[in-house]
This record gives sequence, C-alpha cells and structure tokens, in this order.
Amino acid sequence: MERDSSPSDQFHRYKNLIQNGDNPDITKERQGASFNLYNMQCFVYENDHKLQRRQEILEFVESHREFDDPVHPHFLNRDEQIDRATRKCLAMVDNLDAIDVTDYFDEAPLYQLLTIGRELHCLSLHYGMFLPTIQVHTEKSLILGPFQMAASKAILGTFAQTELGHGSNLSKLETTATYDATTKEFVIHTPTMSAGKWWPGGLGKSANYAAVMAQLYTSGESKGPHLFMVQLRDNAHAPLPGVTVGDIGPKLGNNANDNGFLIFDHYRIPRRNMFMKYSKVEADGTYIPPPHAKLGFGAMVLVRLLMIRDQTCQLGAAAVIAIRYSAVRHSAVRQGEINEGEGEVQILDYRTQQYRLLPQLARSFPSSQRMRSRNSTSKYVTKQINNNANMELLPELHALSSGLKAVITWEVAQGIEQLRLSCGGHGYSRASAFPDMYAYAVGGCTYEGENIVMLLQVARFLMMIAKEVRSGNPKLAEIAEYIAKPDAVTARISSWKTCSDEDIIHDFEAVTRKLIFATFDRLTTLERTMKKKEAWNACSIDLCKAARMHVKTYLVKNFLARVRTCEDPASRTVMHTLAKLYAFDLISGGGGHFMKGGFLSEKQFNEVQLGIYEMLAAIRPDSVALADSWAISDLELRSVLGRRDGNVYPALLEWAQQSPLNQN
Ligand SMILES: CCCCCCCCCCCCCCCCCCCCC/C=C/C(=O)SCCNC(=O)CCNC(=O)[C@H](O)C(C)(C)COP(=O)(O)OP(=O)(O)OC[C@H]1O[C@@H](n2cnc3c(N)ncnc32)[C@H](O)[C@@H]1OP(=O)(O)O
Ligand SMILES: Cc1cc2nc3c(=O)[nH]c(=O)nc-3n(C[C@H](O)[C@H](O)[C@H](O)COP(=O)(O)OP(=O)(O)OC[C@H]3O[C@@H](n4cnc5c(N)ncnc54)[C@H](O)[C@@H]3O)c2cc1C
Repeated sequence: MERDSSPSDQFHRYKNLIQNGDNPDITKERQGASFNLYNMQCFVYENDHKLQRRQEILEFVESHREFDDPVHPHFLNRDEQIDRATRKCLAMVDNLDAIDVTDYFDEAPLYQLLTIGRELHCLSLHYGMFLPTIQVHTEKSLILGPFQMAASKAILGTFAQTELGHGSNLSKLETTATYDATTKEFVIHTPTMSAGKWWPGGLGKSANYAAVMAQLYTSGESKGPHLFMVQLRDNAHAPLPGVTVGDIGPKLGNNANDNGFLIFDHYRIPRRNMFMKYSKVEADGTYIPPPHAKLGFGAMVLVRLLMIRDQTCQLGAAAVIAIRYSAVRHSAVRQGEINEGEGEVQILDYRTQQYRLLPQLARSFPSSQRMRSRNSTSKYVTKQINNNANMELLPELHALSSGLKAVITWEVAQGIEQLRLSCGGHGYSRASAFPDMYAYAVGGCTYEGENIVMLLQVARFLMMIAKEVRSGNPKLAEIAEYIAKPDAVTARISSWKTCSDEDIIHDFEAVTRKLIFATFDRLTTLERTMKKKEAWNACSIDLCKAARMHVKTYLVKNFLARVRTCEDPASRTVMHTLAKLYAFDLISGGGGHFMKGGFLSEKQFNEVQLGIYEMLAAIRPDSVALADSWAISDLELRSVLGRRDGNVYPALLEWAQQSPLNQN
C-alpha cells in the first residue's frame, strides 16, 4: 500500500516543534529555589574541586568522538550491545589519563557512566573485582607483576566464585585446588556438574584470566575456600586445554556483560598462582593459615562498600528524572485540576506525587555521603590488617558493609520502581532510563552477597553485642555503642519543627535496641530446646528486622550529622528538612516497631504523619533545584524524561524515530 510519507518524514514534521530554550515551567522552578545551587552542589560533592572535576570529565568525554553512539543503544540487539560496550571500553581504557584512576568513588564511576552508560560490561569485573582482588590479596613484592599486566591490558580478568550449586554458602563450593608437591602445581578441577562456575561477569567471551575461588587441598587435608589466579585463554584468545568456558545467555539486565560459565578438567597452575598474602602453601605442601579466617573474603567487603555509593547514585539519578518530569508534566494530558477553573497544575503539585518523589530524593543523599567516610574506614582497617594483623575492626567493617549493602540496594531498587511509577506511562518506556536503572539496581540485591544472607550476617554481629551487653562486660564497636544505653520507655518525637536531632536519634536508637534484645531473648529461649542453628532459623525473620533497623538507625544518625557540617545556612535549612523527612518517613513505614508497647503514642504518630505532609509542602518549591544539586549532566543521566531543559515531548518523538521498526 502506498503511503503519503514515511514515519521518518512524519517525525521530521514534528521535530520542527522542538522548543528553543528551556521549558518555561522548569525555568520557573529553578528561579524559585531558596538556596544557591552552587553552594548546595559543593555541599553534596564535598568541595568545589570535585564539582569542577565532574565538569572537566564531562567536557573530555563530550569532545572525544570515539565515545559517540551512532545508534541509540536501546535499539541494539545483544550482539550489537556487546560490540558497542567493547568498543566503548577500549576507548575508555585508551583515555584513562582523563581521570584519577585511583578514585573509585567519584571519578572512575562517573567516567564509566559518561562513556558507556548504566550497565555492567566486559570490563566491569576486571576493574570492579579482579583488580581489587589483586590489590587486597597479593603480596606487595608480587603486586606489580599481575597488576601491571592487568593495567596494561595484557590480561583481562574476572572473579569466578559462584557455582551452579552454591553462591551464598562459600564453605560448600565444590571446585577443588589440590596441591601437587612433586610438580609444585595446583590442580584445579570441577568434580561435579554443580561445581561449574556460573555467573562471573566478562567470563563468557572477554576475560583471559580469572581469580578463582576453590577448596584448597594440601597434604591430603581440606583447608577451605582460597583464591587462585588462573589463565583461561591463550594469546589467540582460545580456551586453554582443560578449560571449558562460555556465555550463560540473556538476563534481566546488564546484557552487554558476558556473564559466563567455567569448567575445569584437572587444569594445572603454578604454586605461586595462589593468592598468598594471608594464607600460604609452602613448596613442600605445608599450609600457613591466615591471621584471620575470613581475610580471604576481603575483596568482597571492599566491593560491597563501593556498591553502596554506586547504587545510591542510581537512586539520585532516578529522583532527578522523576522530579524534572513532574515539573513539566501538566498540559499535554489532563490530570485534573486542584482548584476548578484555575486550569491544570504541574503533577509535582499533587501531594501524592510529592510523597512518591521526595522521600526517594531524601534517601539518595545520606548513603552517598557517608560512604566517603566508610571508604576511609575501610582503608584504615586494611592498613591495620597489613600492619601486623590487627583484626579488631574486621567484624565491624564486615557487619556494616553487609548491612548497608543489603538495605541500600533494596531501597534503591524499590525507590527506582516508585519513581518509575510516578512518571506514568512514559516511565515504562526505556527512553525514561528507569527500566535499565531498575535492572541494574535489582542485580545489586543479589550479587556480592544475597541481601537476606547479608542481613543475617549483621544479625550475628548484633546478637554477639547483645550477649556482651547482657553479660555486663561489653567491648563495643563504635556503631554499636547505643545498644548498651539504658532502656527508654517513651518516645520524644513531637512536631517536625520543634523536635531536635537528638530526639529523633533517641527514638531510633531506643526502638532498635528493643528490637535487638527482644530478638536476642527469643533466640536464647529457643536455644534451650533446639539446636543453635535450628533456633537461629526459627527466629531469622526477626533477626533480619533487627538488622534492618540497626542499619536504618545508622543512616539516620549519619544523615543528621552530615547536615550539621553544611556551612551555607540556606542549603543547611533545606537539607535538614530533607533529613527529617527521611527519618519521619522511616518511622511512618516502620510504625509497628515504633508503636509497640506504646513507645510512640498515637498522638505522636499522628504528628509524624502530619509532619510528612508539612515537610513535603516545605520542600516542594526547592525540589527541582534539589534535583539539580546532584549536578548530573544529560549525558550521564541518559533519560529523555529527565533532560535538564525539560523539553521532554519532542525528545521522546526524536528517540522513537530511531526504532528500527520505523525505518521501512
Ligand atoms: C581504573 C579506572 C577504570 C575506569 C573505568 C572502570 C570504572 C570502574 C569503577 C567501579 C566503580 C565501582 C562500582 C561498584 C560496582 C562493582 C561492580 C562489580 C560487579 C559485581 C558483580 C558481582 C560479583 C559477585 O557477585 S562475586 C560473588 C559474591 N559472593 C558473595 O558475596 C557470597 C556471599 N557469601 C559470603 O560472603 C559468605 O559465605 C557469608 C559471609 C555469607 C558466610 O560466611 P561463612 O564463612 O560461610 O559462614 P559464617 O559461619 O556465617 O561466618 C563465620 C564467621 O565469619 C564472619 N565473616 C564472614 N565473612 C566475613 C568477612 N568478609 N569479613 C569478616 N568476617 C566475616 C561471620 O560474621 C562469622 O563471624 P562470627 O559470627 O563472629 O562467628
Ligand atoms: C548480575 C549478576 C552478576 C553476578 N556476577 C558474579 C561474578 O562476577 N562472579 C561471581 O562469582 N558471581 C557472580 N554473581 C553471582 C552472585 O554472587 C550470586 O548469585 C549471589 O551471591 C547469590 O548466590 P546464589 O545465586 O547461590 O543464591 P542462593 O544462595 O541460592 O539464594 C537463593 C535464596 O536462598 C536464600 N538463602 C541462601 N542461604 C541462606 C541462609 N543461610 N539463610 C537464609 N536464606 C538463605 C537467599 O536469601 C535467597 O532467597 C552474579 C549474580 C548476578 C545476578
């Protein structure tokens, strides 16, 4: 059938409608802000140098043609996605002097987002786990060899731990590394089908090396899981004899990453290929144990800390998109009028919409901020461990990194979904970026330690503290000091305007303490009639609840503390309201815990609910400026709905035009 014009022509007709300049609604929002944007951005990124570096890195990427996308990545099939990501990875690595490569908190992730986008790719595991593993687990005298090879692209690695049959439970991994003292080699072997490595990123097609977790056997004895550096492919990139390797197929997201499988058939590696910083196998097969049994899991602790910051930034970006869109969405489709006859309003004016957006925006700030200080704690702990095996802080760091990882990845994934819903139908389009963000975030709930499993690790730590407190001789980590404070019978929270930070902290600590001890008492009672592990299982839902509250209390305290450091009064006022909104929203969501035993009265609970309404109204005029305070460029955001200029509809038309279905 003949047509008057092609879809492409039609789109070009509409393209003429693209507005010049910013959408007037969004401009008006910016003009109405109560604080200076630059001051706020400096607070968010800690100083103006970091802010300036963001701009410099953006300009660098924008000025390099090799980072351009000829076709929008959303319209590529999986092969093309992998090709694109690989091309971009090469360009990224060829231009590493654009950033401080040691800055895994700000510069490296920003550079990666700008060059490739929001997904794992063939180099994610190389940079995200393989290099950290080398750093954490290699003796200083040896670090330069593999590290330099890895940095110079001679080797491309992954982290191969999870197996078909076991992921969370590392002690039951089945891959074996048996020391042969006659040849001074380890024999790496996959003894059963369930022992096949499954999931490692970049393994399917890209990596030629892997850090492999395997059960060590030496002198006929099992020594538990240990890490080994294993070459998988030869110089022509073909799998070496004894190695079977491939891609595991498409996943919910991150499809530019070639997650793979790996099977060993009595594959031999030299003795020195065991990561021997902490535990060793001597040439004669003698085993030297590590100074702490769990030091072998150190790389995971480090990556969990990195993930927290990385994931929180995803929530920040999602909030930016939804807030900007809510400021410009009102006239194209009738959503209703608040005051009849006065015309439609921006959807941002609906209280329900604010309730969807602003608590998520609030949630995105504290964890990104505090992770900077946690990162220094991690560096400090690593230093302590290296300098003469001081392991005292290790359990605290493990509990904190596990707990934050579990709570934050969950909140980020749920938050992104809530923000997607807040954008109606357009939120469902990949043009919005929400589907990719969600797929990325939700993966983080599983990898690097499944969230429930991580919460139960926190609970172990809390139960140990509770036992010490009850024994009257507690030696408490800083994050747990509040557990030894005296019980509080009633809550202090009043109206949001009059209640102090101390009141809020008091109430969070009291409720969490109660929850921890109630769980501890239940556990100890059960242990009288059950085996320890059965008792643990029987109250593990409560254990997870206590762990969650402990982490949330930590986040509330840190958010409030961080706001107090803000030097600009106008920024501090808005951030303080946002921090209170964050706390009140958590109380409202966790009402059961707070009202139990009459701790929070009904009147106080009503104050909390009312306070949320009032704070939403108070923050509303600043919401677009608060979104801008994340200082995220359009290239980093990769969302048609979240464009800085607010010109959403023409951009949506332009985006749809690239669909291959419209090409003929
Ligand atoms: C250079 C620049 C380049 C620029 C471009 C690149 C840019 C890159 C920038 C990167 C930016 C950052 C982005 C971050 C994202 C990174 C992406 C990476 C993608 C990741 C992909 C996924 C990888 C993986 O998933 S790898 C596999 C992970 N697997 C797990 O996590 C398994 C989980 N299981 C466990 O950890 C354990 O089995 C555990 C802890 C559940 C149980 O341990 P257990 O020993 O089996 O048993 P248990 O009896 O419970 O514990 C005994 C005892 O030990 C304590 N314990 C356990 N673990 C630890 C630990 N790690 N540390 C300290 N203590 C520990 C435990 O608490 C018990 O103590 P007690 O109670 O006192 O007895
Ligand atoms: C996108 C992605 C990328 C990945 N990349 C890598 C990689 O590069 N390298 C690598 O080695 N691995 C990787 N993994 C694997 C990942 O680390 C594991 O999937 C993860 O550790 C969870 O293990 P599992 O799959 O065995 O889940 P399981 O442990 O089987 O969990 C299934 C269910 O059992 C529950 N459960 C398990 N144990 C307990 C317990 N003790 N108590 C209570 N409940 C329990 C869990 O809570 C969960 O509900 C990746 C996974 C994904 C999704």
